[in-house]
Amino acid sequence: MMDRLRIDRFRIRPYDLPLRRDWRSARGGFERRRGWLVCAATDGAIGFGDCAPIPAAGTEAPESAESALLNACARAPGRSVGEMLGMLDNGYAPTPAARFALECALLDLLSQAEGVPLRRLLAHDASDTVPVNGILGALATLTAADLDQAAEAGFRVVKLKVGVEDPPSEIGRMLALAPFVPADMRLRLDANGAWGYDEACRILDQLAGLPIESLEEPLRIPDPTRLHALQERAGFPLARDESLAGLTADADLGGLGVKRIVIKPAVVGGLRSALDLSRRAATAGIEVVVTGVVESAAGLWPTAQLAASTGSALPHGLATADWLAEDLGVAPCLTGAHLSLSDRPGSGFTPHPDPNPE
Ligand SMILES: O=C(O)CCC(=O)C1=CC=C[C@@H](O)[C@@H]1C(=O)O
Ligand SMILES: [Mg+2]
Repeated sequence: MMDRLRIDRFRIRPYDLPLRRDWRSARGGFERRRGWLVCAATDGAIGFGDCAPIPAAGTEAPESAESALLNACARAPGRSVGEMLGMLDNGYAPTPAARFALECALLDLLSQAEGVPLRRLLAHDASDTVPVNGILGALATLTAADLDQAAEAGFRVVKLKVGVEDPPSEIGRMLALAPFVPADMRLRLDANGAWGYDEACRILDQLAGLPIESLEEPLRIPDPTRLHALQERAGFPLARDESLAGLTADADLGGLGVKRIVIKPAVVGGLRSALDLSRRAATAGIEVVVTGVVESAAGLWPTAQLAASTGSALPHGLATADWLAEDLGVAPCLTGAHLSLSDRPGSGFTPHPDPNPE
């Protein structure tokens, strides 16, 4: 099938979407998300992908992504979906966010042609719903009312950015908020590499006993030996996320030093690489969480399809649509703390009409 699907037109459309409120983290923040909607058309169908580079999260710079996408605009027309996927496998478009976007557009086309939702192309036993965590932003802005609201919405795991203020202030805030965390809720912390090792040890010791679900990227220098020592000290999984950028396909996952990895397909270079990594992690006894990069619905849909295909029942980091004040299309439907994926063939993404058609 994929060798018969010929790409007639291939184009990219830049986008620039405002957020409802600023995104803050120890690696800086942003108020808008910029990227490119990738559209690959065959005779009768269009496949979509989203390229929204975010170097702080481990992708290439936007300039590199754009040049890879422009190259694809020149090379894709006239080639088959199978040929393009083969080119990606052989090192074409080596930068991860561009590669992810191109692959999404191709797999969207392929799954539409096969008449199956994208997740079933990735794994025949993929689930139809994806558990997700709530995202409450930086600890500094969090109130007890935010926790209640998230609990009412159905979230049992909520993510907080830490490492944004100095450790004593954040420890003070955590201890003050702890009594207001609903009994069945746990906190997923993300320090985005803010701390030195000794500092991280002190912080973990002071937070002992709090309802913490996990902690992403505690260390400025993600040295596996130190991460392992910290993991032994923590009463919850530590996770590696942006420090996985550049991980090779044959890397020993047992040597990462942590119990969990966060897989962003725009960082690891596509849905198939991400799925392969998740399977290798499962074999190595490492937990997997799939997250996006706060991109448009065009990227969120295929990333949710990927999460559904991994078999990981942990809440995934995909409840980001609400952070955007505008979007390119309708995002996957969030019901309580689950995304419900439709049975429609393809990724599920349909764009709103182009405000500036050619
Ligand atoms: O994990 C989530 O719930 C949402 C995604 C998310 O937190 C991130 C996306 C993009 C950049 C980062 O600041 C951040 C992360 O580090 O995990
Ligand atoms: Mg993270």
